[in-house]
Order: sequence, then C-alpha cells, then structure tokens
Amino acid sequence: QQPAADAGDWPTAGKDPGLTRFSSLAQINAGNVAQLKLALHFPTGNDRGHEAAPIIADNTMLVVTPFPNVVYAFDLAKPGFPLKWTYDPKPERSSQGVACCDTVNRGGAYADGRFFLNTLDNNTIALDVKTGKELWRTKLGEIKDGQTLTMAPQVAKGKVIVGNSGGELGVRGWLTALDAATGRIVWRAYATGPDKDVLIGPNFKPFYAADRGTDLGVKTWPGEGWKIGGGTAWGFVSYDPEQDLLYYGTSNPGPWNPDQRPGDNKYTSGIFARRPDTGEAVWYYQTSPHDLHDYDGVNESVLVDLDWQGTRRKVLLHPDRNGYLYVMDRTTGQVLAATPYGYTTTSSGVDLQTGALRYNPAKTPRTGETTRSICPGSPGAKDWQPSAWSPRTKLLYIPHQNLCQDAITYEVSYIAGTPFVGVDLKLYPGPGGNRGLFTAWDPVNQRKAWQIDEKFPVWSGALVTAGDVVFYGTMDGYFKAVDARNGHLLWQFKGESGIIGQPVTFRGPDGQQYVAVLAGVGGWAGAIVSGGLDPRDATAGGGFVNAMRDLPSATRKGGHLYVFSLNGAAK
Ligand SMILES: O=C(O)c1cc(C(=O)O)c2c(n1)C(=O)C(=O)c1cc(C(=O)O)[nH]c1-2
Repeated sequence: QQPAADAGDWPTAGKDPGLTRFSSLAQINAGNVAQLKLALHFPTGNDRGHEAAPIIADNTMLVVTPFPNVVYAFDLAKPGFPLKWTYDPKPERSSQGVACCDTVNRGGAYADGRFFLNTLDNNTIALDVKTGKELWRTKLGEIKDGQTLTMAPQVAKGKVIVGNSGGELGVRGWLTALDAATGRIVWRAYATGPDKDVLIGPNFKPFYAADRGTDLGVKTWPGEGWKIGGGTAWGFVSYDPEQDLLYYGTSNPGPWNPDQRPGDNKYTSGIFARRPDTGEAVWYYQTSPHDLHDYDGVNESVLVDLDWQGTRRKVLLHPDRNGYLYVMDRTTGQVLAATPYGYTTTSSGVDLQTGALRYNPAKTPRTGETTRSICPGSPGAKDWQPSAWSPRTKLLYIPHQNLCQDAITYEVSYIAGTPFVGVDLKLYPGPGGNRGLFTAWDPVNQRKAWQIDEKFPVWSGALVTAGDVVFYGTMDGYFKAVDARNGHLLWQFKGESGIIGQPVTFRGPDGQQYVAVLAGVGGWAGAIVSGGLDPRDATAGGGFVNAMRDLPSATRKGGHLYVFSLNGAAK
C-alpha cells in the first residue's frame, strides 16, 4: 500500500509498513517464471526451523538463522553474492529450553544503514550494515521467567518495535519501542494489568462497548491472574504513517485451561492500535474474548485501502487463528466483515453490532474432560505464516492449515519458566484430509477466489509481485510459483528441506530480479523433524506430532538459503 523507498529492496519482513509483501518488480512474470534458475545456494549449517525473511538493503542481503541467531550478510554488488561479514550474537543457551515452538527467528529489519535483530535470549541488537559491527544491544526480558524473542522487529519513526514470546509459560506480554539510534527503551506497553501499564489513557476509544472500561486488564481476571496471563506480541507489527498508528495482535491468555481464568482476560487475543511515539493505545478489539482454544490474536494485519460498498475505506485485513477473515476500519477498530476462511466448529460467526465472537458452547473445554472435534485446532485456521496482498488482483494470498483437535483439559499450577497450559492436544487433519491450504481471498466480496490443497500445513509466508506471480513453500520442500489470478502452478523447485521461511524478491545492482527463500523445516508444525520428536507420542510437540507422523519420511532437517533469477548466478 505505502510504496517502499526503493522498490528493488526488501527492508523489513513485510516489505512495506503495511505488510503487503507485494513487490512492484515485474521482470519475472507469469509468462517466464518457469525459466527460473538457481543463482545462489548457501547451507546455513543450522538444523532448526528457518522462518526468517531475507532482508535486502544497501546492496546487501541479511539473513538471521534460528538460535544461535547468526547473521549472514551477502554482498549483492559482487558476482556470486559472496559473504561480506557474519555476526554471532552468542545468545545464552538456556533460552532454547523455554522457547515454545522450536527455536525460530522471523528475521531482522533495516533502517538508515542499520540492521536490527532479536535474539532468542531477549536481546535486541543493532548492527552496522557496512561492517557487521555491533552498535548497541539492549536486554528486554528474562529467560528464567520463560521469555524469549522470535518476532521480526518493525521500524517506525526512528523506533524499533519489539514484542515478547512466552504465552505458553505464563509470561506477561508486552510491546516495546527502542530508540533506533541508541537502543534506549522509549516505552513498554503491557497487554494485562492496570491502565497505566497497558498505556491506556484518555485517548483510548475502542469501537465496541465490550472493550471499554477502566483497568479491564485487571478486572477481567480472577485475583492476580493478569500477572501471569500471557498476551505476548510475537507476531508482525504493521504501521500506517498517515494514521500514525501501529497495529499488532496479542497472544493467548495463560493458562490455556479456561476454567482457571474466568472473565474476558483483557487485553489478550485481540488487536491493538497504538501511537509509535508514546505507545498510547488508541483502540483495541478482542477477536477471541476469554480465548478457549489458544487462538491468539497475533496474526498479521495487512493495511490496504478498499472500495467498500460504495466508499473508499482504510481497512486492515486480519486472517485470525479463530477462522475468520476480519475486514476492519483501521481508523476506528470497527469490524466491517468477519467471514470464515477455514472450517470452524468452535463458533457460529461474529456479531457485527457488538463485535462478539459467538462461541459454540458444545466445544468449551472443561477441567477433567475431553473435548473433541475442535476446528480449527489451536494453531488456528492460520498461524504466524504471513499472507500477501496484491493491489493488482485485489486478493489476499493466505498460506494456512486445515487441522482439528481433541483436547484434554486439567488444572495446572504456575511455576516460572515452565509450561503453563493445562491442556493436552491431539491434532489431526480437518475435512478433506489435506492439512494445508493456500487461499486467494477476495475481501470485498468476502469469498475465495481460488484455493490450492496441500498435503502438509502451508507454514511458509507468501509473496506476490507485479508480474502476477505468487510464491510460497511447502513443508515437504517445494518452492512454488503460481499464477496470482487463478492459482495455476507455473514452476516449482525441490529444496533440501521443508520450507517455512518468508520468500522475498529484489532487484540486484546488476538490474536483475531475484527471488530468495530459506528452507529448513521446523517451527511448531515441523518440530517432529527439527526437534527429532517421537511419533509414537501423539501429544508430543503440543499435539502437533500426531498430525505430522509422515513428515520425517517426506523431508529432512537443515537450513538452506536459495536465490533464483531468470539468468541463474549473479554476474
Ligand atoms: O504465546 C506465545 O508467546 C507464542 C510464541 C510463539 C513463538 O514465539 O514462536 C508461538 C506461539 N505462541 C504459538 O501459539 C504458535 O502457534 C506458534 C507457532 C510458532 C512457529 O514458529 O511455528 N511459534 C509460535
């Protein structure tokens, strides 16, 4: 939506502040993409899930690995893209023990000659892109409390925006802004607790009555439950310079067992709009009040302008884990539409008058009981894997999954730095049996334009270009290019490991268009391979192992950077 400074670069994970993941480059198009050739293959030597978006700026490609979060900088101005420098942040090893879902990292962000990254052990670091020299490092949290950092930072108005992880360990969630020049913490906004901690003041104007009130971050919890109540901010953050608002989602409340936390559990599992200068909250909308199934609210909000029922509206598109594709007025937080884009048994719709999600009472987990056919399961209709928007086709390209689950719920005690869940899951394929879907969604007409079935969950990001080509990867290792208009497969490449990374495209100094993606299976969905989990234990890996028993025979672990172009290797 907002044009990037240089269309040939890819400065932040979402490409532009609105997270469209759309590139205006069109050298590679639907007619010639079948001729793509490998231009660079770089094994990272790291066996964990590779979720990062390569970042392109200053003729440099910057890649962050999973723990130990090594940064590789490639010189795009030289033939063959040789390494320019590497940087090892040497994070504390114990951080691996508290990461919920593999030891992933979703990549860094570039601004003004600097590269910003988060390490699993809770540091945000700034590097000089020319030299790889560390400029500053700020510690933001404690491993012993169960905190980690996995998200890709955003940069807005000279600030680096970072959110924590640890919603499965009773971590109290926050979003923090650091001064990009010095690393000083400018503000921190908690998701739970009194208004002063949540940075709620006189300018907080939620659209729906259910989200209005004083100190709801305390009053919607039993006792002091808000102190260990989750609401982390581990997803992508979007920024609208015109509205001067940041948008991001908060994670699930802790523990998962809903009987232990009666109330709405504000401000978890919802979307915040905040001012980047002060962190002050402007609106909030709770997608899943009193979240019953770990649906979170962290999925990306893509900022687009739409012709909506006769008027031009500034909206955000938010494909939530709870199964609904929300079209919201991003200036007010009003829900204009909430349409299921996956199979759902846990609710029967969203009331557009009150904003309330209509839960199906038959699917409410109760302590001591087993609840069956919870659809979507806890990873939701879509997890963290980000969608892409094309202003040409006016479609949102959503990589996602089709999974249901049975859940056994029990009482859990809080012990700092250990799982605070109280639910054992067993995930399995949803209707049709295919575990993955790639959906092109038309938000104006609130329907699918086309859809591709995939065997495994589609756990990679999506990329769309002005050449009307959409790219995504599969967990069994295919990197695919499909026609943005109809989903027809145009090209595919089989990589050495399953793909859960975020594909990007850029123009090299030689004028050629390149496409880059990381392979390296893992994350929550691929933990059976990257973590070597035992397929006989159905509840292993948070219950995901049960749905992925055939993944180890379809791919193997290992990180690889692949770069493609029409003419092959960079000259
Ligand atoms: O609540 C949290 O703090 C938190 C953190 C993370 C993470 O940091 O990776 C995930 C989740 N929750 C989560 O619910 C989830 O489904 C998930 C999947 C993945 C992944 O990388 O595959 N991470 C996470």
